[in-house]
Amino acid sequence: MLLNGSHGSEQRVVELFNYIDTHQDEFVQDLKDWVAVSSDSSDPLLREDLSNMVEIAAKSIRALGATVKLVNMGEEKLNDGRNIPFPKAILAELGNNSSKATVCIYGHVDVQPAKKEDGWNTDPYNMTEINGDLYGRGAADNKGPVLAWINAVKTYKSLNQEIPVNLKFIIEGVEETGSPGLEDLIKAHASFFSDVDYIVISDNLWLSRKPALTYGTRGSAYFFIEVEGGTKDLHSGTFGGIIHEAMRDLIYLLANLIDSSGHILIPGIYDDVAPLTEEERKLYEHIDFDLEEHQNNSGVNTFLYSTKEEILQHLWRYPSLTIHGIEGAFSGPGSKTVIPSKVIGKFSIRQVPNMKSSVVQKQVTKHLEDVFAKLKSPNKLTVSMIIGASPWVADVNDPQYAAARNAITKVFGVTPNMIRDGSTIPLARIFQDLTKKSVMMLPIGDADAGEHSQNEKISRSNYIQGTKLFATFFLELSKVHEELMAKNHPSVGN
Ligand SMILES: Cn1cncc1C[C@H](NC(=O)CCN)C(=O)O
Ligand SMILES: [Zn+2]
Ligand SMILES: [Zn+2]
Repeated sequence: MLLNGSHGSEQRVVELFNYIDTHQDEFVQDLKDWVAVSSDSSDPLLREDLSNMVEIAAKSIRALGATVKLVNMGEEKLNDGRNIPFPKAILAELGNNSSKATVCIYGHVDVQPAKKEDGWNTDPYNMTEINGDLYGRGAADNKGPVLAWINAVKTYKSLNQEIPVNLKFIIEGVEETGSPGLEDLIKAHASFFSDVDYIVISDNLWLSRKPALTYGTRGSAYFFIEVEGGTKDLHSGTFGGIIHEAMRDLIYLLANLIDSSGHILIPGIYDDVAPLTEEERKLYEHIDFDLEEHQNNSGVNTFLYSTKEEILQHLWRYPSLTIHGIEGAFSGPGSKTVIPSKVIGKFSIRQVPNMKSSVVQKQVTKHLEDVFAKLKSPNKLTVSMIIGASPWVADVNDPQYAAARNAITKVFGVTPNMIRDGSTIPLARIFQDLTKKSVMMLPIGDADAGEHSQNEKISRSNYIQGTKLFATFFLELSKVHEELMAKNHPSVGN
């Protein structure tokens, strides 16, 4: 029998916080155990550990007393024609009290690749605490936040305190490859999501030391440029000088995507970008952002822009184009003298409102075909968009933003830094479009978390205070929801 709020809510919060503080080493050990699983989703043929990670997460959520289902996310078609099933996703629910708000927590347990020799100071899969920071791949993105949600629920259960909201979880294992199959999954399980009132995501970073609340992300249109010159690799002595080399064509194409000032060269790419209004421009003044600190965190010594406004606008509300790599080209140590027969250039465009993936795909394809035509090359060009994730922007007047603001103030004693994020969380826009429900991002990642980079970390403070934030958010959301219900259904209220 759960004590249902036998103390005032203040007393409950004190109990929750004390429990979280006294059990923080357990929570840190849990994160170390999760980080130890190299759940890298980038190579479809190396996802053994990833499936294991999904099972471990399912077990942890089941231990909360939740009903847990592992559901299919479809298959990945490989270049060689094989179809590999994506790792399953977790759909879980805990509580279905019709008088309570139902909040669905999204997260992912897959990670980006990481090898010690990439330049890590510690073993990326052996989480190491140094000066209060917990270093390991996935510590911030996204295993720390997912565990912080689980810790928050575990705290209520351990204290026999009633959880103030109904909970649902959707945890996937392929977010770092752009969440393929997620849209179909949400459509296939529409009934699971039909009674969800709020979606909350914690897969982002603060922008400074000030706790943040995120109301927008950029999308991602990810492209492969394939240039095929022949049926096999050739000796550059025996054949070099008499053939049109695929690599040379590809480098020329890549060089025509973006100029040195960061301007994207694809005709029409800026046409649909929402114009900057005076109202939006004013928002940037209040944002807590230390340009120098951000530069130090980045490890580069100059940015393309020199003011806070320009930098934030070009991270959040203007598109960017990044060239990521070339598959099929020689990149190992030593000096192999081969002419690669087929090379695949990979780049992505971070899309912003009101760009559309379908329009960007046409613009990119036409541009590359026009540039390629100038080369008069006999090689074969194939342009494909393998991810088309849309940008997402929320209405900060959504009720759950008020709840999150209250929770941040309660835990950190400050009002939140209202920010957007330059990265992409495909679920946000998919869920917003499919269900028309409120989506919010409540980050606990440190500004210098180094997600996707060497030496990724989450500070013990952000991980533990973040657990308190999530526990408090449940309470604050239940209050906001109750007020909302009373306002919309006065008879129910009294
Ligand atoms: C879109 N896409 C393509 N490959 C990976 C992604 C998602 C990835 N998302 C995040 O990292 C969320 C922030 N932690 C990104 O934005 O690169
Ligand atoms: Zn990530
Ligand atoms: Zn992430």
